[in-house]
Amino acid sequence: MSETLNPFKMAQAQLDEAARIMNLDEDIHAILREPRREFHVSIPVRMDDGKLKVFKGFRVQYNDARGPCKGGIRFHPGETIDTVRALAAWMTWKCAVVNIPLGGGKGGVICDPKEMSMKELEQLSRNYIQAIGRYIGPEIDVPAPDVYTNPQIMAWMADEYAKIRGYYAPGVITGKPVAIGGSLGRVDATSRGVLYTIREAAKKIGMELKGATVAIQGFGNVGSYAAKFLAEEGCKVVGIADIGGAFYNPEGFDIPKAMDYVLENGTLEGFNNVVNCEQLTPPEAILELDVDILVPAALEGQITEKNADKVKAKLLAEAANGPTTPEADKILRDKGVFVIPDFLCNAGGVTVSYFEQVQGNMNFFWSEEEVRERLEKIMKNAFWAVVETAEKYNVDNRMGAYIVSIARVAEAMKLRGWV
Ligand SMILES: NC(=O)C1=CN([C@@H]2O[C@H](COP(=O)(O)OP(=O)(O)OC[C@H]3O[C@@H](n4cnc5c(N)ncnc54)[C@H](O)[C@@H]3O)[C@@H](O)[C@H]2O)C=CC1
Ligand SMILES: O=C(O)CCC(=O)C(=O)O
Repeated sequence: MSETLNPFKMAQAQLDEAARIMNLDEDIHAILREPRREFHVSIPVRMDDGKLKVFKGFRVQYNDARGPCKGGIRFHPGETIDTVRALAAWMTWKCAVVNIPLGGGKGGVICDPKEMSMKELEQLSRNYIQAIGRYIGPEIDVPAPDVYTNPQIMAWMADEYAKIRGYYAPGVITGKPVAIGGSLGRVDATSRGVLYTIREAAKKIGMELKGATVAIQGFGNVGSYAAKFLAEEGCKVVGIADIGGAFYNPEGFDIPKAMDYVLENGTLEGFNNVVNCEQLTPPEAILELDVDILVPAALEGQITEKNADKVKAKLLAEAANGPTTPEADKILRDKGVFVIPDFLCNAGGVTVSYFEQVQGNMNFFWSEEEVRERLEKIMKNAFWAVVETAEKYNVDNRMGAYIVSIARVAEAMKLRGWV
């Protein structure tokens, strides 16, 4: 991975730029450049063939000035400590931009879930919690799902934590299945948040969503529901892509059909054999389609100085964390692309995770409609706070979002006497 594609260096460069613009106190800046705490663990798992395999895992607690650390756990073969550090930093800004009383954390395990059986995955999930269990908890650090983890994995983790503590503590983890204390509306919350911010952005730039064309990279939890909601909004989703390939259909895809296909087959690979569409090569061409809205919803570092100039979309809704490098940001700004920055665009997930904690604490659960209404209000407020700040400082939306978030985190640090 090149220096510029080191996600943590990217996160630090973004912070440095915002600190410069807002003339941030240098002690606060120095603290915010590094994670507060991080754990590196070895996770032994007895594989189905009888051999023992030792996986490497991480949990980073970046900043807890505003409340317990919060953030997902990623299972991915390419996971690195610097990716987890970056994701934990972005969680800090994400919780602050939507103004929920939480800090930032993130976890990761280097593994390839697609090559593992359910039994192996369960052991890996349980043993990861064995390794970090004493450092997390409802008042300390609360994990959730991220790439290649899901509600079932959260259920195993919550159960393992219960074994360690001797009682079931649903507040230790969010994104759980509804039957064991999850919130209605968490599964599609990130994508609903993406939709809500796209709606506001469309108003801001005068784009009609009905008939607007969309390309989406990543067709997992976030990408697939984002595609569904945008199609329901009247958009034409003409490009979809995942690890199995990228596909283009100028007439617009039938999204529920694509979702069913992925449910059955694991990825979109071979989708062009069942519906009439073109397979794009290389798959990264999805990012360069001539569309109105581009939604990266896979991994970080996708839009770089190499391809940013080829992005044709007018609106970039960053559903993924860290999809755009700082070099690409400059190019997009010069081209006049309206960017909804990642930690604003995808904050719907953690917002409903927060609702899950609140409901769990009361042991009283809301209707899905109530969850959605509250989420929509929070996302709209956050969007306009960012846009107004960007205009006030004459900077792009990413810097606007950083300024809003850093100011809130800095205020908490000062009040707590950290500086
Ligand atoms: N799940 C959540 O609630 C949240 C997720 N995010 C972010 O959204 C992004 C997607 O996460 P999820 O949908 O949860 O993960 P997921 O595991 O459900 O889906 C990931 C998707 O990305 C695709 N993908 C992986 N590598 C790819 C590549 N090289 N090219 C094209 N597609 C590729 C996979 O095939 C899959 O469709 C990540 O950046 C994650 O950190 C952000 C906020 C909340
Ligand atoms: O729901 C959560 O707590 C965090 C989800 C997450 O990892 C993210 O927003 O990137």
